Amino acid sequence: MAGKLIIGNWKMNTRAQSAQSLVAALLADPVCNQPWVGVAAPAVYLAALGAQLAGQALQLSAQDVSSFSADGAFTGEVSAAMLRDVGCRYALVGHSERRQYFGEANPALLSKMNNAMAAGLVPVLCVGETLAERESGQYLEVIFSQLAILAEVSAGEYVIAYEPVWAIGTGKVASLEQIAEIHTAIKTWCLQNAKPSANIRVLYGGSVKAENAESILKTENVDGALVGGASLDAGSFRMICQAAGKLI
Ligand SMILES: O=C[C@H](O)COP(=O)(O)O
Repeated sequence: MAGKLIIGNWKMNTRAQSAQSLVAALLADPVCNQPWVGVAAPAVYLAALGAQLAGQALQLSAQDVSSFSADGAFTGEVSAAMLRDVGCRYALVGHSERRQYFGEANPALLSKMNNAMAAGLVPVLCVGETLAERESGQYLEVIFSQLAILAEVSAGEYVIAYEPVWAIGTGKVASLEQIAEIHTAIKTWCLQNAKPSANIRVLYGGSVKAENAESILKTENVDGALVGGASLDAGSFRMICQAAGKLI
């Protein structure tokens, strides 16, 4: 797919009614109701939103997927097959908040990637360094170690999201030079080491807003954006999609 991919990650926000209202606003807007736009909603609302999105261009994403694939005694887990069943196209994997608060690491993340692809989902593997890792100069090693599972995944389509942890929800955006450096390094690493993806796309995430979206999306090797806070407001998200739409 040429052009950009924009996914709004709602994180642990919304209620049933506000989630459906937000999706209704996006569906009513041809700028947002596009096959290259998605929303990653809380798991509990995915089934209702999947029904609301049936037959529409706008895509649905999960924020996580189980590392277990078979049905069975895995209390609290949501499998890739279940996510596909309710209409998800994407699933975030290894978001920094999952790594930080739930201790997610490469072995489980590899299973999540494989389970997602086996079920027909496109996983979005999130990578990125902390401020301490950036300041120590070790950021590329950190990112490459997070990408390492891509050498082992089953072949299939996946997306990568580069999200410097220090830029998430902080209002601090990586400079365009920093973004270009990392995105180029990720693509080069993938070409040399990763299992081929149908179409390797690298999204940027971290305080993407209406005001900075166009310049970020125009940056070398940036194939889209993973948008947190700004995706909770239909007007702000619209402007980000509009910036992306101009670049298709
Ligand atoms: O998944 C999205 C990222 O964590 C970015 O969040 P943010 O746009 O609120 O900084």
